[in-house]
Amino acid sequence: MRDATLCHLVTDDETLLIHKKRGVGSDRYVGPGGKVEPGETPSECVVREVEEEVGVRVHDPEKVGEFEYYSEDWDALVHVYRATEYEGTPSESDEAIPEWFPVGDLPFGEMWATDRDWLPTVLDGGTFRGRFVYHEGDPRVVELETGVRVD
Ligand SMILES: COc1nc(N)nc2c1ncn2[C@H]1C[C@H](O)[C@@H](COP(=O)(O)OP(=O)(O)OP(=O)(O)O)O1
Repeated sequence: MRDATLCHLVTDDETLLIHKKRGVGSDRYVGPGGKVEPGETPSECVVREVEEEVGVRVHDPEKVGEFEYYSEDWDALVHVYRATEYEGTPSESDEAIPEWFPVGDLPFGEMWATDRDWLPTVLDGGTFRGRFVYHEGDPRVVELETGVRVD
């Protein structure tokens, strides 16, 4: 199983999502992130991917969750980070269009279905661990624990 990352950048009332232009999850809103490269740690990956996708550098992202994702065509262990400090102004890249959303009004209808299960916990400062099995684009198995230690 390969490793991938997601970053949820949170300000007082808003969080930064991307509208993905290509790759896994294209046409959905999701946190910026991507696949961990050989020789790279997940925390190095998340900083690199956020910079590549939206042009901002996050400071001290904290790992707050992880989930195993299985589907017919892809599986991964996704390491989820929350960051509150960053430098730069989010801008469009060839992979992503960044957009800020109020934390209480996220576009869940245009996101991975299981984001609804864990993202509010992350935005509220909590932690989680999950296992999600998708079939034909829909979640068939959803196992989730919150308030766990993840490092
Ligand atoms: C339920 O499954 C998923 N939920 C969410 N929220 N995000 C997911 C899920 N499965 C995968 N992802 C994320 C994790 C990564 O951020 C991306 C996959 O990586 P991507 O294809 O964007 O990788 P890159 O290295 O950026 O792309 P290239 O290989 O095209 O450079 O999806």
